[in-house]
Order: sequence, then C-alpha cells, then structure tokens
Amino acid sequence: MDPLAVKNLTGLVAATFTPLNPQGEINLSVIGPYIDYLIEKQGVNSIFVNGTTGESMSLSVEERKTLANDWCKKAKGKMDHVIIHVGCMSLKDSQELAIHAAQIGADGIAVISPSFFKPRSAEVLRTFLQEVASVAPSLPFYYYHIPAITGVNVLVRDLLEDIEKVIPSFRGVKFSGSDLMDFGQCVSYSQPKWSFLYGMDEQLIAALAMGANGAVGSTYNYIGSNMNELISAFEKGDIAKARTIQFKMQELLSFAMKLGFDLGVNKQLMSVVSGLCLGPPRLPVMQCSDAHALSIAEKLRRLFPEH
Ligand SMILES: CC(=O)N[C@H](C=O)[C@@H](O)[C@H](O)[C@H](O)CO
Ligand SMILES: CC(=O)C(=O)O
Repeated sequence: MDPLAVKNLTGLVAATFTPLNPQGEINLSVIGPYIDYLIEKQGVNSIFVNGTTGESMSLSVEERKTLANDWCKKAKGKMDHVIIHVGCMSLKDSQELAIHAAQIGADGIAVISPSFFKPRSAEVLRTFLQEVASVAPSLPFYYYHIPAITGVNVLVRDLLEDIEKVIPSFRGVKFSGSDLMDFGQCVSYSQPKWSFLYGMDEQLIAALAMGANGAVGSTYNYIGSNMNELISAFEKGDIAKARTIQFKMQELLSFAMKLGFDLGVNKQLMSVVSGLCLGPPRLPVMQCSDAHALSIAEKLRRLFPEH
C-alpha cells in the first residue's frame, strides 16, 4: 500500500525515551515491553522515536538506525503510527536516516531544524527539509518545530507557504512552541491530509481549542491515559473536565520543575512509574537520583490516583 495514502496522524503520540543499559549502551530488550505498556496501560497507539526525549542528538547514526529498526519491527501490527525523527546537524546524516526509515517500513519521518548553523529564513529551512524529504518520497513527512531548543524561530506559517509544491510528501507539523497565534495560523492554512500535533503537554487544551489534530510529547509515556481523557472530554464539549485534568497535569509539572525537571529526571520518572528499566541518560544529560524521581512519582499518584 502507498504509505502516503494512510490515515492522518491524530490522537496522542508518545515521544519515546531511549533505553540504555547501566553501561550506557542501547538496550533493545526493553522496547517490546515498552510498546505493550504504552498500548495496554496508557492507551497510546503511536510513537515518535529518536526525538528530543529519545536523546537523538546524543546518539550515533548507527545507534539511531538500530533503534528505529527495532521500534518499527516490534510495533508492527500493534501500533497505528511509528514516526522516526531523522533530523541531524548534517544534511547527509539526515538523508541516510530518511532512506533507512523508508527501508524499515516506518509510517513517517520528522525533521528538526539544524541548530549549530541555523537556517537564516523560512525559505532556507524549507529547502533543507526538501532535501531530506526528497530521498524518501514515499514517507509522510513532518516538520518538528521546537524553537526553545533549536533557537530557530521561523514562523511555521511562513515555512508552510506552498510547501506541498516542494515536499509532496508533506503531512504536517509537530509544534513544540508556545506561539499559539502561529499555531492557529498553521491550522487555518491546513490541508485535508495534514496533521498539526502539539508538543507542549502542559498547554495541550489551548492547542486543542486552536484546532490541534493530536499531540506528541514525553508525558504521554506515563500520563497518556489521563491525557486521553482530557482529549475525550474536550471532544465531547466538557471543557470543565478537560481543564481539570490539564490543571492537575500542570500541578505535576510545576512540582517537578521546582525540583529541576530535565530529561534525566523525566527518564527516571518513566522508569519508576512504568517499572521498565530505561537506564541512565547519556551525557551531557545527567542521571537523576531515585529519591528525586520517587517524590515526583508520588505526586503523580496523588494527583492521578488510578496509577
Ligand atoms: C523539550 C521537550 O522535551 N519537549 C517535549 C516535546 O516536545 C514535551 O513533551 C515536554 O517534555 C513536556 O511538555 C513537558 O515540558
Ligand atoms: C516531545 C517530542 O516530540 C520529542 O521528544 O521529540
């Protein structure tokens, strides 16, 4: 089947953590149970692999290929969408990963802006994305916007101008920015096959009001079931309930942020909540203490007692 004909990407997408063993090497044995956990315990049926949460920029190209292959293989027949993030500082590396993603049967690829040398305009960024997309023309293509990390602040709406003419496989954006006006302008320009997925989990409800088709984020790994309830409540028009869930989630994050919430903490929190052994992060991200993650997990259980 033509992958470009598949159904739109909607709903919750978990940005997966990369399992490492205590020595810091990738640990594929966790991936199967991880997929089952997301489906059975969180009701999350799509994943975004090797993104920010997956520490992609700290992995080698070979490691990224090995991980992408294993996630795709083990998710086959179980998950709706496996999106592989293939963005790198080097266009060549990104292209190599895009070709690889097509070979292993990924459902789509996403690309972040390069950020060491930054594209100086939306047009230059669009050309970079085009060069990556063109080597895997049969794969749905998503731009991954995360300006707080890349420092690349082009308006996504500007990037979208006539993008389907240069990237026929273009299917949407993972928007991890706080500019909801830009987000709204993107949604209002959207075309039927496109998906706009929001990426700041703490303000998902605002993006839903603006027309988001779904969301990609790290917290959906461990509070996916609650955030699924938020989306259902929103869709039924029960805004008060949706807001209550969002506020609880914000209370959790604000508690975690006061303790210094970073990827190391986030990864350890997922290990504690899920019981999966995700191992340490890789430097420069630092491992967090068990006590630290346990106190956030305790807060999570108090806010969402079903855990
Ligand atoms: C910087 C970062 O990792 N952003 C994630 C995705 O874009 C989010 O899912 C956040 O982890 C989440 O919104 C918590 O701040
Ligand atoms: C949140 C997300 O999409 C990422 O970690 O890449």
